[in-house]
Amino acid sequence: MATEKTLLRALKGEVLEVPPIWMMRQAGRYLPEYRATRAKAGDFLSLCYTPDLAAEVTLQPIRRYGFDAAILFADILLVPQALGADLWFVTGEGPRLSTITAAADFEALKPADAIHETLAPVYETVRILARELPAETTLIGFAGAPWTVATYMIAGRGTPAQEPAHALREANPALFDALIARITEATIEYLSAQIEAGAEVVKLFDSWAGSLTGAAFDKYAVEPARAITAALKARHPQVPVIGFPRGAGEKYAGFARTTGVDCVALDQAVDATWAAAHVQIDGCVQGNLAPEHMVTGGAALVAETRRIVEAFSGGPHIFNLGHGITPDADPENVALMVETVRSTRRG
Ligand SMILES: Cc1c2[nH]c(c1CCC(=O)O)Cc1[nH]c(c(CCC(=O)O)c1C)Cc1[nH]c(c(CCC(=O)O)c1C)Cc1[nH]c(c(C)c1CCC(=O)O)C2
Repeated sequence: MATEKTLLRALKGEVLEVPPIWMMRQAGRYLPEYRATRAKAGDFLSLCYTPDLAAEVTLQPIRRYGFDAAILFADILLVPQALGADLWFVTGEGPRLSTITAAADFEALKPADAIHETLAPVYETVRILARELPAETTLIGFAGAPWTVATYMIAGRGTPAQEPAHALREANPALFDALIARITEATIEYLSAQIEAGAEVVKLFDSWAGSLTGAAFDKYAVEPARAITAALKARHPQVPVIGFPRGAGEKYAGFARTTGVDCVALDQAVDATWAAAHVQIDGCVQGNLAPEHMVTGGAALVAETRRIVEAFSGGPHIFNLGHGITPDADPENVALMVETVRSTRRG
C-alpha cells in the first residue's frame, strides 16, 4: 500500500521528522514560467477560467520545487462574480467589482446554487490536477472566507482597513448579515464541488479577519468558518479544512476549537514560540515565515526558517509563508527555503 501523503498526515496530527512544505501564491509572477503562461492566456481572469492553463500554472511550482502540496489556481473573487457581481482587474492596482451598498444591489445577486455555471471551469481545473499531480502531492482547494469576500463586494476593491464593510455592518446589519449568509452558502457549495472534483484539503482565506475585533470577530470570522466547516464535514467527513484568520493575533488561540478546522494558518505577525504553546496545542499549524525573506534571502532566511521549524517541532506543522509570496521574490530564495526545511533536524 502506498504511504499516505505527508500533508494529509500532518493535518491528521502526526508529528513528522520533516514538515511538509508549500507556499501561498506559489504559482505567481515571481516565476518566469507563470508570466509566460499568463501572457498566453491574455489576462488574469482568462487564466483562471481556462482549465488547461490554470492547471499548467498550478503544476509549475511543483515541478520546480517538489512542494508537498499544490493549490488550485483561481481567485477568491470568482465567487462574487459567480453570484452576479461584475469583476475586473486593473493592471498594477488590483481587483475592481460592482458594489453592494443598498438592498437592491443584494437582491440582484443570484442564489448560492446558481454559482456552478460560472465556476464549472474551476472544477475542470481540479479534475485535471487530480489526474496529473505526482502521487505524493496533495491537492488543496480554496475559497475566501465570507467576511473577506464581503469586504471586496461592498467596497468594490481592496481597502486598507475595510472601512466600507465596517460602515455597512453598523448602518444596515440586516443587509450585511444577509450578504454574509449568501456568501457562506455559496462557499459551502463551491468547496463541496471542488472536493467532488478531487480536492483533498480545502483552505478558507480570511485575509482581513484582523480588522474584526471583540464580538464582531466571533460573529463574522469564527461563526462563518464554523458553519462552513460543519457543512463540509457533514458531506465530506474525511476532508481536512485549513482556516486562515490572517491578523487574528491572540485570537488565533482557540480558533481551531471554536470553528472545528483541522489546521490554523499563521501570519508572520504571530510569534512562533507563542503559537506553539497557544495554537498548536489544538492541532496542526501552518505558516509563519515572513514573505520578505523570499526577496532578501541569505543567512537571515536560513536562520528564520530553522527557527520556525524548531519552534513547531513538538507538534504537527506544515511549513509555509505567513502570507503570499510577492512578485519581486527571487526563485533562488524559494529553493534555499525548501532545502533548509528539508535539512533541518526537528527537536
Ligand atoms: C485577498 C485575496 C485575493 N485573492 C486571494 C486572496 C486571499 C489571500 C491573500 O490574502 O493573498 C487568494 C488567491 N489568489 C490567487 C490564489 C491562487 C493560489 C495560490 O497560489 O495561493 C489564491 C489562493 C491567485 C492570484 N490572484 C491574483 C494574482 C496576481 C494576478 C496576476 O497574475 O497579475 C494571483 C497569482 C490577483 C489578486 N487577487 C486578489 C487581489 C487583491 C489581487 C491583486 C493583488 C496582486 O496583484 O497580487 C484577491
